[in-house]
Amino acid sequence: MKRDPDASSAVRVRGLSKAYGKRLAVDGLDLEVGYGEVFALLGPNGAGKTTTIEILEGHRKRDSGEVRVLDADPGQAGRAWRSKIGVVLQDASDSGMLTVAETVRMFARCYGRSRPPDEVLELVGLGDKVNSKVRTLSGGQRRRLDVALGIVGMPELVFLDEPTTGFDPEARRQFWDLIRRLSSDGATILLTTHYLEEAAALADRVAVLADGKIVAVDSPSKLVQHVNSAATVQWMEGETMQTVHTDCPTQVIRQRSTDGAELAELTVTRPTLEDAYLQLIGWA
Ligand SMILES: Nc1ncnc2c1ncn2[C@@H]1O[C@H](COP(=O)(O)OP(=O)(O)OP(=O)(O)O)[C@@H](O)[C@H]1O
Repeated sequence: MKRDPDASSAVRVRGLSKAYGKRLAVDGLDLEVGYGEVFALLGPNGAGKTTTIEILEGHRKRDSGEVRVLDADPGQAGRAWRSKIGVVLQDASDSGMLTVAETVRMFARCYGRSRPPDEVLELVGLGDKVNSKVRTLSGGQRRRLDVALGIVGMPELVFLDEPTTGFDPEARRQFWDLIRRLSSDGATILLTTHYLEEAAALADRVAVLADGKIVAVDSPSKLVQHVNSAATVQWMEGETMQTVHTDCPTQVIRQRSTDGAELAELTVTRPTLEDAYLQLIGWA
């Protein structure tokens, strides 16, 4: 994949702000996404994720700040730049009368280079729907088609805004495999999601946004450690659930089970990215 050797990051944002009327949706945001990274933007409804992504895609004007995406200003970049970007919008356009294959072929023609449409449809799990009219697809299948349209141009950088909303669990796992494959092929991926386990499974780093500001950026495991690394050990004694928060769960279990007896209904749980996220946005 051809890259500007002087550009250190695929995405570089400094002091980005955007208001809608009096409402400041993005408030002095700084963000850096390295080439080849899978980066997740997390945050509650209205935090400013879509606004940020749309500015990075060149679909929305910013009020202030510096933005470089693949070493260009998205507000001014032309067709050559656009062909290196893959976009999966939250509300995709409706090409209901076309078939699935026709829709992907139509998009493929817009790019200088593209993946074979049949291959893309296999990749997103729509191999058996090529001749179906788009309007007959289920919500989750249509979302898969959105993803197909976002990646058919072999983009260097893929923006995915809530890509797996409406996916069943199996489709979500298939999508994760697809993202890993795109990533191992060298693509940079910036996604938003409300599924914390999705971010934990996929992202090299996550940024947590609240009220248009970044409250934390790190790898999922480091974010969890920063916020709370203690494990929770629970077991039943008679009718009572015993709970111990500890950094040394093995020791706790040994102490409580000196004669080697089973501790009833024993569980050891670690904080998840979701626990860390809820603390970071002040909901826990
Ligand atoms: N076109 C618009 N006109 C006016 N206000 C808008 C517009 N788009 C977004 N907003 C407001 O800007 C704020 C940020 O919205 P945005 O869609 O960027 O958040 P988000 O983090 O993507 O939310 P969600 O998780 O619900 O998709 C919200 O308060 C929203 O109401």
